[in-house]
Amino acid sequence: MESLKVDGPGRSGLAQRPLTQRKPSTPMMPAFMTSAPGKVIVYGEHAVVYGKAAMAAAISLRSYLLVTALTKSQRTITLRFPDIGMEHSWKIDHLPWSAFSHPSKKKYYYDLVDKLDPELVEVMQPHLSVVSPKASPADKKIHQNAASAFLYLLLSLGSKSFSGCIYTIRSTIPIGAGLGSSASISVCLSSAILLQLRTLSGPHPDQPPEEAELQIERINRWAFVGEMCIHGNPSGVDNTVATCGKAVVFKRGDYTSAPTVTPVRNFPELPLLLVNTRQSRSTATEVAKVASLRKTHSSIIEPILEAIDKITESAYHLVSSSAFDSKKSGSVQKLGDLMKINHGLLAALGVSHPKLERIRELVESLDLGWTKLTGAGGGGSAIALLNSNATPSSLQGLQRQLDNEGFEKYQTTLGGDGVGVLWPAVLRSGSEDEGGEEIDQENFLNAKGIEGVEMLVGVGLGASEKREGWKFWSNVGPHVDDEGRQEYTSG
Ligand SMILES: Nc1ncnc2c1ncn2[C@@H]1O[C@H](COP(=O)(O)OP(=O)(O)O)[C@@H](O)[C@H]1O
Ligand SMILES: C[C@@](O)(CCOP(=O)(O)O)CC(=O)O
Repeated sequence: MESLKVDGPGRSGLAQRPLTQRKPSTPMMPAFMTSAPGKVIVYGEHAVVYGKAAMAAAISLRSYLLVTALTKSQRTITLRFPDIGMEHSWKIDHLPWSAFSHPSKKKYYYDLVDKLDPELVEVMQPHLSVVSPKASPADKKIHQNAASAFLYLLLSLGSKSFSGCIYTIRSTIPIGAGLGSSASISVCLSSAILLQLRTLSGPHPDQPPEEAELQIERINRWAFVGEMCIHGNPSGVDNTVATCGKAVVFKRGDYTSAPTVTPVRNFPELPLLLVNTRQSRSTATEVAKVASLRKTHSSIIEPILEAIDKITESAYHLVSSSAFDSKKSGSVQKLGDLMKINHGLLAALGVSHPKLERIRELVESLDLGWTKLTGAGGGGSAIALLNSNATPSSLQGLQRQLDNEGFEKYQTTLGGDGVGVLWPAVLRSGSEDEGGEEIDQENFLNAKGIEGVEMLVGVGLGASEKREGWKFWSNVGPHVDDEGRQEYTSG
């Protein structure tokens, strides 16, 4: 087992099977996991729609995917997605491989796919319509969206000889709250399938940064394909943050060309309170509201969008400067001020909501930090950057108020790791050599709530001492260009 420490199947691969498993009827590879974070937009939502910059950061709420190989004779692929109450199996030999592998359609792991092929989407339909046939129409849509992301990736990247597997996802990210849950699962799925096909090497400590960048880009490109299956027309910011981690500045000049994505790898890990209003909202409606206001009051709205652009730019320069120190209240104060101003401008654009204002009022009246809506607004979630008054006891007071008023609070850290791999799905704690703690289907499915999942898988709050084993491409090292900036252009 020693060489399994050499990170990922690209290096250790099938040859690393324990001796006891070398029988034809046993799984072809050890169980392994991938994980990716959710995101918050810290600055610049809505303005980003008009070509301005937005800064989005990874949060410590994450999705986790456990891939369990079946024996050679078990020719099925099973999705177990308990968070959305879905389970489905396909027979591998019945899937429409030939349509996807036709020379006019075939895509390879290194290809850039920037739109879904309508004919291939059509070919998948009979295999999606059998997913959760008895569920309500709303649930069926949720289930089939998630299944379509998986299936499009599998059929595009895999082949008929793909091994039987079970894909189990558990996520600590609330779904549909604007926190990038769909991008996070798309990144987990894309990285897992690319790993299974041995098209990724690493992450490993001696990996050259350029190689790690390339791997990250591949994962991100295919995660974007998964996002397109779930969302139709995503901007790409969510999957980029979920892949790269930390924070990114994202800008899309026009929709016909690739966005510019600048990783902010020195983004500080900041304590953040995330509050879900539980007020449902539609991103499309909020975006349309701003569009209409911009049309009617162009000379007023344009400067607001410009000002938001300046906020993102200032925040980027602030965290990139050598003087920035997240332990110093002055530095955090500046970031907080920018959040507060950004919220005010978003409210001026008409995308706040009484519930978002109530959360801001509560945090400000207790003097615990700076609050801003995140994402589309009109409901969804608010974020509060905490100041030094935010002690456990003062936060308890806030928690009571939020509970009483029906809000859902998550404590998270901004700027965490991007996509990660645990290969095999065994956590080693500290220096002991006795094989560590294996994560299997049963204990993964039975882990209770966010705490249970985080304690079991060893990434996230309260489990930092158990992270041994998880590896992250984004930690391999930043690629810095001639001007000292860390540049990255996504597909
Ligand atoms: N934990 C999960 N398990 C399975 N599917 C998920 C999970 N999280 C998200 N999804 C998929 O992503 C969709 C959520 O996307 P969306 O409504 O845009 O919310 P968000 O803003 O959180 O990304 C769900 O309908 C489902 O198809
Ligand atoms: C309002 C917007 O800037 C962000 C929407 O974020 P979300 O859907 O709430 O995660 C729209 C977009 O960038 O496509």
